[in-house]
Amino acid sequence: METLTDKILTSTIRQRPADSYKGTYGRVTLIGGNRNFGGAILMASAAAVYAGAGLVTTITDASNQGSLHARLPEAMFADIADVPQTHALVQGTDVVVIGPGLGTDEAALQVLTDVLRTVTPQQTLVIDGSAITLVAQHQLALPQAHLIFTPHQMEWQRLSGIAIAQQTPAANRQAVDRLHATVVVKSHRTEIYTATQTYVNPLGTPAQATGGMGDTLAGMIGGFTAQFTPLDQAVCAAVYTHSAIAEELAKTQYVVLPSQIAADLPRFMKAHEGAQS
Ligand SMILES: NC(=O)C1=CN([C@@H]2O[C@H](COP(=O)(O)OP(=O)(O)OC[C@H]3O[C@@H](n4cnc5c(N)ncnc54)[C@H](OP(=O)(O)O)[C@@H]3O)[C@@H](O)[C@H]2O)[C@@H](O)CC1
Ligand SMILES: Nc1ncnc2c1ncn2[C@@H]1O[C@H](COP(=O)(O)OP(=O)(O)O)[C@@H](O)[C@H]1O
Ligand SMILES: [Mg+2]
Repeated sequence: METLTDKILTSTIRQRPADSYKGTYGRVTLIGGNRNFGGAILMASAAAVYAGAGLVTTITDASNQGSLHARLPEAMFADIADVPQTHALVQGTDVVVIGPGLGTDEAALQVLTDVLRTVTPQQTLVIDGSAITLVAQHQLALPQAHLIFTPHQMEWQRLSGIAIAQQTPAANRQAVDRLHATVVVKSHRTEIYTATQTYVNPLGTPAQATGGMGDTLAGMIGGFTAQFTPLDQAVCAAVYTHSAIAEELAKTQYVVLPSQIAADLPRFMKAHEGAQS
């Protein structure tokens, strides 16, 4: 198991070339936020925007449109009930993040099933929160795509069948190999399982133990993978950045709010950018 260090930042976050435009930095489409969990997809979307994704679209329950635009005018809105529109948006994006606040009802299952059928091998699909629970509950077939799961320990138990107390690196590795995906197993010391390597994030603070913290990480992973390569390095850099910002804020704060991490991303990323690739 390799412990991540500051090096992951400068080797991943690159100075932006002058000759670039929003298309250079990727399209991210986020899907989630039912009537009760609108905040989750809002936090994920803000994290993708503040991490620097070029174009962000949020597909969510229509009741969340006003709050989305009030908090995050940079994001475009689409109604999750409009199935053909969702299908077209997913086809036209680089990265899909699905699950924050999606819920696990029949409508959520239909949206997820359609997304799993639509994504192509060139696209990146980040599967978080309710979408992980749905994949596990319904044993959904997974597509050929760059798949990234971001479970907390209970979601990982549901997906892998490994009880939380038995989630050792060796047991996790066997389950990851069966999934053919990169898996971020979140805990107070998050582990990242790629096809070839296992990493541990040495950073993180109990000040992060608050609802929405994982939703924010999912959006950051969307933003980082839209911009930076190789893919697994982008995932590791997002996980490390999320905790590094939290640790900085926790020096003077008892609790760190997820939206504060998103707001600090542009400053933090500038302070840790490497030379142009
Ligand atoms: N503002 C919003 O809109 C927010 C919306 N959200 C959205 O809600 C949806 C449901 O997600 P969820 O994570 O809240 O619920 P679920 O999947 O049932 O897991 C909880 C169960 O697992 C257990 N558990 C054991 N170990 C654990 C661990 N390490 N970390 C966490 N849990 C652990 C835990 O045990 P307990 O605490 O009861 O002992 C409990 O039994 C999802 O779409 C998410 O995006 C949230 O992000 C919040 C803010
Ligand atoms: N004690 C802790 N130390 C470090 N990180 C933590 C701690 N508690 C929670 N986190 C981090 O907060 C996030 C929680 O994710 P998750 O449970 O999916 O939150 P939510 O679904 O509410 O957004 C993960 O990234 C996890 O690593
Ligand atoms: Mg979560």
